[in-house]
Amino acid sequence: MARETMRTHDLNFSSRPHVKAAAILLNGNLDMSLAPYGDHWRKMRKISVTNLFSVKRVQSFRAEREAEVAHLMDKIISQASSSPSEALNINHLLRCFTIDMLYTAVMGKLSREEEGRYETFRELIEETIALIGGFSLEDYFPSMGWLTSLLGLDERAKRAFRKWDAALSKLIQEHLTRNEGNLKADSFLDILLSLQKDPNTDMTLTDDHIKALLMDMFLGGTDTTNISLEWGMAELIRNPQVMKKLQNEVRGIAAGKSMLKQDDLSEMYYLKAVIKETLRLHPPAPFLFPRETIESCEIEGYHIPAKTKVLINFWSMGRDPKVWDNAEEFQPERFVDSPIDFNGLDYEYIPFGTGRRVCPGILFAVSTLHLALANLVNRFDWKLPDYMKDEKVDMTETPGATMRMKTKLHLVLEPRLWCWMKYFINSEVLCIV
Ligand code: HEM
Repeated sequence: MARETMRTHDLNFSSRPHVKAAAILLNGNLDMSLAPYGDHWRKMRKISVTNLFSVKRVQSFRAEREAEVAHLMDKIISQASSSPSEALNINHLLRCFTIDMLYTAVMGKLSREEEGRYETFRELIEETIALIGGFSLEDYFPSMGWLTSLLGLDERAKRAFRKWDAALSKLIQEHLTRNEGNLKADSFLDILLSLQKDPNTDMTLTDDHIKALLMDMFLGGTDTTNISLEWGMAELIRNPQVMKKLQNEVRGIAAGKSMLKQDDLSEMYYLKAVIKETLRLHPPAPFLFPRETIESCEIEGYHIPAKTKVLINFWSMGRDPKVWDNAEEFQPERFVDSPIDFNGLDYEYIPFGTGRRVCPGILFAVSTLHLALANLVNRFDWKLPDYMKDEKVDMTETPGATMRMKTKLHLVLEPRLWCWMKYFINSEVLCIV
């Protein structure tokens, strides 16, 4: 059914339904991700795919990506050494990491003083996902608008919009001042601001369009990535034999290096299988993003009217025993030597969606997931805190537009000797033992 819907009828299923909160938050859907199918969406998508998410652009961001992962490693060591008896809040560390990463992609090199921004964006992202992903009767029965007003949802969305607008206007202003008008085509903002000035583009790109696109990046690119990493770490703790096998692969290739770089990852086949398996069992967007039909059509004998809202339940597709052996088990081996990929062409495995609306950030996301996980398991041995010695990791999921762990993951680390030596003595030579 998913194949029929997304391949044969892809165009017809390429619109997004009207969600009132999204229209308020995204300034009348000036963005790409929740915009209805049409000219505006096509132009925004072209700008993003050509300029922000091309292979060349994602590769050119590798130094910043490596620096953010190195910063995550330093933070882990510093927290663990200042309070060795306390478990690390992995959820918090990973959230800061993905927001910093996105912030760096948007702004260019991030000064450490700018890290305080984390809180502003974290709160805004959480509130926005709750508002857009929550159920509102008015979206299904427009005559119930009075109830939305009575519950104060419109006011909440307007408040969040004003906060986003202020935070993003500040970013644009600071960026212009920082570069003193001398725009280098480097970060997302550099690119968007230079396109804004380009007389040859076929699209007017106002500051409001730029802000809406930046919101897409923060909303689409942070929660999804840190949720996947947290579930991945939880599965590795629950499955020590998988952790061991992964560490053997990663440490074998690292050969004593404390920091793995992008180039070190090409031969890490098991690492890639672990990430695929994590996204199969724990897709951060379990229903992908909602779609809406443009015209009426027939699928497998069912009549689907125009403007039907469509949710694709990839969470249950990923666990379908008719498709996957031992569907509930975490077995990355199923993806080793398997041609199945997440590029949207294998319809049984679509954690990033498929067709015209497939996630444009796949390469950006996957490069981050691979690099972060490889370094987390190369550098440290992880275990549950002593107070949880006899318990299992709580794998309960929270329902919603994104599927998080209900109980935030806390872990203790057993650093390998050379990590500590590097930290205290700061000598690269000592790492190569
Ligand atoms: C593990 C990480 C990620 C997952 C699992 C994920 C998943 C998805 C899914 C399921 C969709 C909807 C596809 C559809 O309707 O068929 C989507 C769309 C989108 N994603 Fe991602 N995503 C991830 C990371 C990112 C990143 C890093 C960015 C950007 C920085 C991003 C930006 C977007 C945008 C802008 C859209 C809307 C595309 C459109 O409507 O044309 N995503 N993503």
